[in-house]
Amino acid sequence: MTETTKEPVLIFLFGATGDLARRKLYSALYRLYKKDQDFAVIGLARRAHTDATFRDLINDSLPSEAGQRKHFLERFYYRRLDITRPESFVQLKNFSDELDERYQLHGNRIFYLSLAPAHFGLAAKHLKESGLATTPGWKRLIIEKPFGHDLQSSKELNESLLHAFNENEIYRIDHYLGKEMVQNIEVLRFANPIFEAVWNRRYISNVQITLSETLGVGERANYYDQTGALLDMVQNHIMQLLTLVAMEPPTRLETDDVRYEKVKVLKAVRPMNENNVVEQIVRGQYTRGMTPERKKLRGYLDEENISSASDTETFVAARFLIDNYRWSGVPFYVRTGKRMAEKSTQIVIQFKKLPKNPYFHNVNHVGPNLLVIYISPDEGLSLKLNVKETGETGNTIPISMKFRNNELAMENMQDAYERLMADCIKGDSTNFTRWDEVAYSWEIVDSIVDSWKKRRVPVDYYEAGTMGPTSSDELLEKYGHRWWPLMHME
Ligand SMILES: NC(=O)C1=CN([C@@H]2O[C@H](COP(=O)(O)OP(=O)(O)OC[C@H]3O[C@@H](n4cnc5c(N)ncnc54)[C@H](OP(=O)(O)O)[C@@H]3O)[C@@H](O)[C@H]2O)C=CC1
Ligand SMILES: O=C1O[C@H](COP(=O)(O)O)[C@@H](O)[C@H](O)[C@H]1O
Repeated sequence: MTETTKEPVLIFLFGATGDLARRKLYSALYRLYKKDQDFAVIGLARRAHTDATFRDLINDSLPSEAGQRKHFLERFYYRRLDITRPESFVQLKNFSDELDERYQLHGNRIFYLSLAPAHFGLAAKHLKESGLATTPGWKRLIIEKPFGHDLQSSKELNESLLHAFNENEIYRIDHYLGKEMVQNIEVLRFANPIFEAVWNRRYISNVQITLSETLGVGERANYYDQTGALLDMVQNHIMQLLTLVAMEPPTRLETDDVRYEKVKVLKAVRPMNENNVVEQIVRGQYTRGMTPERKKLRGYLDEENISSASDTETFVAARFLIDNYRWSGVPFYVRTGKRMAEKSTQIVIQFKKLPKNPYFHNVNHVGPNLLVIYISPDEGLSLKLNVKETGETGNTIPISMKFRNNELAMENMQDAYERLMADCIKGDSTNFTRWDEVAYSWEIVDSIVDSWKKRRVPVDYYEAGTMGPTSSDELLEKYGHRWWPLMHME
């Protein structure tokens, strides 16, 4: 971690007309502006816009309650640029120097690549060759996911970025790392001795990580059909959550100390092979189904721009083992999918049962202690315990101790992209992924893809609006476990 001053910055937003920019980035910038962050933005993409029409587009992307927009919007400029044409970059040089001067931005520059991954390497090359990345202030590159499509392509991409930027100038974004409750995992674990003492294989039976979505592929069908749930969600977000739950306490909270501990976990995740992949991982694809409100949902193969023979998985459930001293033998069950019953991200830590409970005659019904970390949409924690039922029944009843994050300090609440952009401006890359984290995650995912190919593992179908194929439940049942139903803070 570094200093917390709000240095002024010129942001080059590549992909300024795209879905991510419109849905997430402009509102994040608006919140930064409201917190006195000083910046100017050059929006870049191929389609025609004037500064005025670009500002209209941003205006339409802001939440309706956003006030004081005029001054905010005046900081946005638009220039047409085609990544494939080096001259578009050269033409930007004078204009960006002029904005630097006009707003006294000290030559600090962020290049945010909100572009299709195929453009990342070329954009970095042209940034260097045009001189845009040669600046009297600092320069930082924010790069969206996916970072390659396997280990080899990610290495090639990384090498191409390193021609223009140093590793400490590259901010590989994983927006899950910007979520409030994800950032709370380390604090929960390392600031509370009652958890750290039992956070190991002696006391924990299994860990369950769920990232379920109700949305289908929407307008991203082309991207999604070539990618699938394993690469879209497991390689990055799920692997990051798993490392945060499993990592050793870092000796300090410096960026590299934290990242070093995360890498150690990834190195210890047992790779899959063609002999175990079928037992350990489920691939699923949604068929037509219903929402809880009985609205009809299309099957994946009927979605627009999806080939009718597509074998892409829209669901993955997996059992990962971490071969280290702390976690040996503790399964980390993960699942993610599109068109599931509910949008929810949560982590359940299930503790082991007591060997014997002499006090209560309903001992068989005493449930395990569960620590639930609610990441979204609820934000908070709950700890499920057993207590005595009032009166003389001799029974236990389950209770839940809760902490709800949303109720606290609402005015300080930040969204993931806002928090990560603020971190980048501060020069704090702790919550971005270092190259070796990405590489080890790809090693794990490559082992799965290769094994799937060798075994020709088909998809198991599940009805849209459910929690995945039955094989996902069977995966846990084989090992004496079951998925906990999605929990809520109510
Ligand atoms: N959307 C999402 O929810 C998420 C997206 N991401 C990642 O963010 C990145 C952007 O995604 P998203 O916004 O959805 O993509 P879109 O396809 O919606 O937007 C792509 C943007 O790139 C521009 N563009 C395309 N080709 C060129 C080119 N040759 N030269 C210059 N600009 C070009 C497009 O504008 P124009 O056509 O005018 O050139 C558009 O502004 C991707 O890496 C994606 O994986 C990550 C997490 C979630
Ligand atoms: O990175 C991605 O994440 C979103 C889900 O993010 P969330 O913050 O809404 O949970 C997912 O829809 C998308 O496919 C994927 O690319």
